Amino acid sequence: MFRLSSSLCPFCAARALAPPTSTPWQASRNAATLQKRKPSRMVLSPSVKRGPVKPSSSGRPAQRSRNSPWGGLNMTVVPRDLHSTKNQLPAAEQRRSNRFSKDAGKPAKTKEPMKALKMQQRLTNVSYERRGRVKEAILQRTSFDEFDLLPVIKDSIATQALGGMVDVSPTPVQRLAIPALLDSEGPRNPKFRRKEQGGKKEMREFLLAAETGSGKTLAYVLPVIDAIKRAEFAEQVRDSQEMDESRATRPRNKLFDIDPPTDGQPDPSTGRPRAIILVPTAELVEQVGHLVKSFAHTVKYRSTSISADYTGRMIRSRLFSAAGIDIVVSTPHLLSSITESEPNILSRVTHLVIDEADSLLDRSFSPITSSIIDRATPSLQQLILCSATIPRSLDSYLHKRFPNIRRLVTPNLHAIPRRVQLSVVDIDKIPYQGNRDLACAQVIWDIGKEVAEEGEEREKKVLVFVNEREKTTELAEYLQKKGIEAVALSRDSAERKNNDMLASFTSATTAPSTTSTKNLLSSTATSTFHPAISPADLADSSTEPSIPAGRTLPNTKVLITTDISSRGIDTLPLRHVLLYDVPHTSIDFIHRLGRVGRMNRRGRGIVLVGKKDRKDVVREVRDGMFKGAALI
Ligand SMILES: Nc1ncnc2c1ncn2[C@@H]1O[C@H](COP(=O)(O)OP(=O)(O)OP(=O)(O)O)[C@@H](O)[C@H]1O
Repeated sequence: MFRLSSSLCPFCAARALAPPTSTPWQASRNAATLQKRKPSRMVLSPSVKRGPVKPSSSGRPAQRSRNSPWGGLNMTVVPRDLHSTKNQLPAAEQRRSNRFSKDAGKPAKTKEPMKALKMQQRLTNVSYERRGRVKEAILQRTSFDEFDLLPVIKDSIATQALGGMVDVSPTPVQRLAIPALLDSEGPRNPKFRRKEQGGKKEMREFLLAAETGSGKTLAYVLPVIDAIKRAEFAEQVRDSQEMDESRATRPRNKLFDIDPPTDGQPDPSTGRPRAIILVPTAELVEQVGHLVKSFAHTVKYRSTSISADYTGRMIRSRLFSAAGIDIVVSTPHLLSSITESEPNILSRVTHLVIDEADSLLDRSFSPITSSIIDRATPSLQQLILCSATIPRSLDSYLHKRFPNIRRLVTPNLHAIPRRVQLSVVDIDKIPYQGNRDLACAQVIWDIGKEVAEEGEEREKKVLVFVNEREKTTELAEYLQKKGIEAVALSRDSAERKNNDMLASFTSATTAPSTTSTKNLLSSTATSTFHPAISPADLADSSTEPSIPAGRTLPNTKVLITTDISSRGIDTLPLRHVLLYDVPHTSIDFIHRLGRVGRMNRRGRGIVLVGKKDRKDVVREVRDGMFKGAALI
């Protein structure tokens, strides 16, 4: 630092030059000399980093607040929290700065976002730049009328699929996927233009990835139905042309011969569908099968669903009906076992959909699903994978097997909607003292006692997720003893009973709100949920449990289940999900909490946390949800 020597300071110099006793003429001569020199009047403080001189109560000079407008001025040491700036300093400067630092010698502490989740590293990262681009693109498409769907299909969307909803508009995943699957983007985007090889259209692969409850099913069902109908029309035209040609070429003397009768002959499509939709569970077969069938009434095609819920005879009669079949919904295990004895079942398939691809292509399902893909490939035109998450395992599978797959990913993938609120209950606190069952019962009683909000269903429903399937029945029995109407649903439960139980939790009878899809487009579309019991109340377990002895909780139904119900089941009217166990991964968090907050509805998740649970993971999930950020 440059300091002026006292001899150069004009004031000191004046004092030094002036004799102790000066005569008036001497004084005027000195003044003239000073005027002649006239150096700068500016003086630099010798201690630039010193704060205001006023001492603090401790007696030490008070430091200038870093938050004041001048907080960053005249600093001689780089602040410790400016890591990025510090890292850019030359090494010598960094050493000097470290020497002055209070934590000298200790490793620098950084608050890394989602550190615990990062350690799990289950989900594939999708850049925010890419998400932004997609968001821009889909904003332009606001109506189903803009899609190149057959008019009869467009007319059936509201009546057949959306319970007569008025003012329907496509959701983000539908805006993104429908034009791509319809091939109507081909001419505009040469990269994805479809090629033909030897008269057969080249197979194209798609990955549809969008958040839970965002309408993925309709996003693939509509283009598949459209393709089936167009193929049927094309076949009819071809048949009539062939007939005309054969009549034209028929010898003159056989002009009036009648064609052989075809009555009683099975339809050529018998047991050979054009499209197959695979889902992981029998419950999902019912749900997706129901949607596909509802379109069949107006669009006119033949569809069926088969699962382990049906007897062998029923499955055979559904698949091999003489009227023929166009679309089949099934589980991979069942379809795979049928192909062993009936290999022709895959011989005409042009469209294969793998719904819940994160499950169907995971380690346990993958061999069976992949073998079905292999067998169907010769006739396939489109392979559509659909998923609410892209786990790393799926990502690397796709890179290896389908490097050219077109990924249609929505901007909010991997984010749990902000309209879902997550509360945490510490089961180790009084009065539960580690009793998870008791905490669970108390939370359900609290939910049951809440006054129903306006527009909310009178009967409260709570979906409870446990990690182990043995726990479902055990917990159901415990809750029943506490006066709660609880049933267990797992692979061990009788199949027909499962569907009946689930029916009251699903959307079969409920139409979504008309404003829903518009709000889905805005990432900040959050409505604040004011629960009757706040998260703080739930977390505050200093009060006694208020479960009245011998009383039953009215108007509340509880379903205790495992991941069997976390994939794809459309629990649209549901408001409450209770996570009895902390899920193992962020993928499970997304699927389980994804049963609420569907189609822009509000919802609440409550997670029970004990001392052996990963509280850091729960905290990060909660933070991520609060910020509306994608989980890692
Ligand atoms: N365009 C739309 N407008 C309003 N509601 C819609 C629309 N499309 C679908 N829905 C409704 O949204 C709900 C959720 O749809 P769907 O089950 O397809 O979601 P999803 O994305 O497959 O969820 P998950 O990831 O859990 O499988 C359904 O009740 C469906 O009827």
